[in-house]
Amino acid sequence: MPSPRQVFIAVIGTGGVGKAFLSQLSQLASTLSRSPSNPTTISLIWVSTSKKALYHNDYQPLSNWETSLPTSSTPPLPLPALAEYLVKAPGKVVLVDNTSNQAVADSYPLFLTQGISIVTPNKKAFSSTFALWTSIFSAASNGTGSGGYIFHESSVGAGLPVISTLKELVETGDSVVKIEGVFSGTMSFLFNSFQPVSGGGGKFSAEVAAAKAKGFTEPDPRDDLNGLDVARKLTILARLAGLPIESPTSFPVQSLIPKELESCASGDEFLARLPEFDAQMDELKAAAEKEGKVVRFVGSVDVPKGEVKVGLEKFDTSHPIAALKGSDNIIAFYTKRYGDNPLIIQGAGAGGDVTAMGVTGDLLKVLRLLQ
Ligand SMILES: NC(=O)C1=CN([C@@H]2O[C@H](COP(=O)(O)OP(=O)(O)OC[C@H]3O[C@@H](n4cnc5c(N)ncnc54)[C@H](OP(=O)(O)O)[C@@H]3O)[C@@H](O)[C@H]2O)C=CC1
Ligand SMILES: N[C@@H](CC=O)C(=O)O
Ligand code: NA
Repeated sequence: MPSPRQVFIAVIGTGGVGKAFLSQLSQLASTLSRSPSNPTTISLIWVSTSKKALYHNDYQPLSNWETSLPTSSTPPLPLPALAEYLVKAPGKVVLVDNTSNQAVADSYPLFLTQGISIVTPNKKAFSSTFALWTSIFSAASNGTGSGGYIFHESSVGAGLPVISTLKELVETGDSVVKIEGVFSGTMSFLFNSFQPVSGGGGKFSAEVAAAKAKGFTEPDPRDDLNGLDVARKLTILARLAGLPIESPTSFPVQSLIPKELESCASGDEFLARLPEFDAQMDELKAAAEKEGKVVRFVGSVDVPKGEVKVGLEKFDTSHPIAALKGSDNIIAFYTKRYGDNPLIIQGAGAGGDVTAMGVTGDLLKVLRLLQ
């Protein structure tokens, strides 16, 4: 058996996705160490949250991060110092960003140019300014640069193969005409439970609380309800399809945040006051019901027209979008090759385990490229 190569892993963020990723990583490490053709030793050398970090100056692998991190008194290094620490590791390094933090996303070019690869479900890197997008992909080896590799499958549709499919459509020369569907696990869960096709359904505010408890929402659920999370995903898909979308606020996005709650100081205050607006949402539901329809939160990208939009629409109860279950996303790619029958991807679009699967899958892609 050949002697094992060593790859170092640094993980930022140990929330719902981070925890699930770290659990998948330990399984993967055990499988890869036994690979007969290419044995690999995966060494976890950094784990951090916004307040605490675990690492050793001599790059010794961390053990029992789950018990050690809560009691650690070590604060995280500032991002440039983290890059400096990682770049001196005695082997290839992959940074796994499981946060939704903008500052971490803004630092990707710094890590990539120094040869550190990145895998992440963080949408902010790919859906903020077009300048950041360009700077990330001009630094990465799987862009036009010569730095580390970067993959972000779980930034759209969690673990569903949405980004890899769109990239392959484009790279194999198909023309993408339109992308449409349900892009939010939270919004899918909310409307499927609030207005199921079979009738009935819960109070809107109670379903929002349930979506948060299930780990579907962003850290602050207002980022889902204001439509920005879906707008970020459509920005990413539109850019991959060739549209230079400037930002997720450069096209129409419908917010479900009541005007009176726009000034809430925190997500918790917002959740506490949301029940005051259940009657408004019930009216919306009743109006759709009168037409024999249901309300769903959808989005679309029209590539030839360069148009992106996000918001509520009414659907016949027989429509596939109306019949979604749980946190399912449905994403339809209309392309020249597929004609009138779009390529459709459907399945759970949120949740720790399925999102982490996309991140772990991306890590495997990087490990293959780092041979
Ligand atoms: N949950 C889901 O279903 C999906 C999530 N995603 C994306 O995955 C990412 C993680 O989501 P999720 O796990 O649900 O979020 P959580 O809120 O559960 O976890 C976020 C983690 O990031 C840490 N963090 C936040 N800011 C920083 C920082 N500046 N430096 C270091 N650590 C930081 C938090 O630490 P602390 O506790 O100290 O703040 C926490 O450990 C997000 O980008 C989200 O959009 C994508 C698809 C689906
Ligand atoms: N909050 C997001 C998480 C995945 O991107 C969603 O609900 O879809
Ligand atoms: Na995905």
